[in-house]
Amino acid sequence: MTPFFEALGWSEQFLAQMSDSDIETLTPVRLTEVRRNRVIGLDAQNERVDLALSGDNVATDMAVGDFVLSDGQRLVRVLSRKSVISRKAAGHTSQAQLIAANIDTLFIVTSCNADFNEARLERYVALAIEAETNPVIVMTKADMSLGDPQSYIDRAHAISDRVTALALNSKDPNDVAKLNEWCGPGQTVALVGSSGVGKSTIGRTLTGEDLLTADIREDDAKGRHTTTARSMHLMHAGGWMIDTPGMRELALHDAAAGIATLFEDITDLITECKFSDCQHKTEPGCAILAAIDAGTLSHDRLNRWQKLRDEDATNTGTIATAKERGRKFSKVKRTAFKAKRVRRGEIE
Ligand SMILES: Nc1nc2c(ncn2[C@@H]2O[C@H](COP(=O)(O)OP(=O)(O)OP(=O)(O)O)[C@@H](O)[C@H]2O)c(=O)[nH]1
Ligand SMILES: [Zn+2]
Repeated sequence: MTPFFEALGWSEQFLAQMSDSDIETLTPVRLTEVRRNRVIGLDAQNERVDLALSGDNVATDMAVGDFVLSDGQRLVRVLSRKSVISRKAAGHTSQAQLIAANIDTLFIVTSCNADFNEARLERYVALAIEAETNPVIVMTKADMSLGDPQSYIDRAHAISDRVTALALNSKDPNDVAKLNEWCGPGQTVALVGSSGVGKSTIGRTLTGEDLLTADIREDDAKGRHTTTARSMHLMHAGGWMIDTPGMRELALHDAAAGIATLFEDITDLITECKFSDCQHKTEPGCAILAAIDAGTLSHDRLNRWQKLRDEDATNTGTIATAKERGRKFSKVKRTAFKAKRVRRGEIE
């Protein structure tokens, strides 16, 4: 494959999904846009490719960032993803909407002031873990922080030991360069966080472009000018940034496995409660209540877990079929039991 395609994120993991005959007859493409009945992407030569969707291939099953195989005219299939970020679709439909695929690092942006909120950060971290991307918490406005920026870093680290956290002034390019270690060739990143925390400022510094206004004009089939927002941007460090409208409006849903992992200590304790349907309120033999009594689990943390879990259950209820829920639940249990066995030293 070409150096361009490797910088765009192509790797052995995707190549391994191509048979010998696929390699002879099909071309891999990374999607930069998904429309109703066609998709647009870049091939290994950095050529723009426009593919029709037909048969089983429907737009709702693809996301910006997907690697797909093309026969030159049509999309043949989507290669299995290393990560995917999705959200509950608007309205009462039962479909989760795919936001972006194959993101390596999710920059969760907040600021060293009033926007800083552990509960919100936990939601994003759970979502990143569920999506199988690496969460990095970026705290902006370090230059105008109400307190010591280090205290915010400490609070962010306390959320999970899977989290990397750093503080910076997004208006200072030298400071933003601290993010380069996640932005090199082959890496794909995205920014999430509330409005006004500095996502556009960081995006502009990393890519040299105004993300939301970086539109492309083109002629549609009838010769009219149309404008569409571009959603993949090359970064100075050599990797790519995905920025779609959906990314900016991301809310938490169906993050059961992520929540379980984030609160591993709690999901672990639950397996020791005497009753399998324990509500952890007044039941005898409740491992959660015992841990609170013993001071090894804080009320605060338990409350945050309960809130996040209830919220996730409400959101998920409208999406998942009973079958999917069963699958998710067993995944959660597997995660909890695996963590336990690792701790006991039974497995690595
Ligand atoms: N002093 C200082 N100002 C900052 C910093 N980060 C962002 N700002 C300012 O905060 C304002 C909002 O920043 P944006 O980058 O537009 O925030 P955003 O997250 O993209 O907001 P949306 O576009 O609404 O999603 C701008 O005026 C920035 O100049 C920082 O680290 N320090
Ligand atoms: Zn209990």
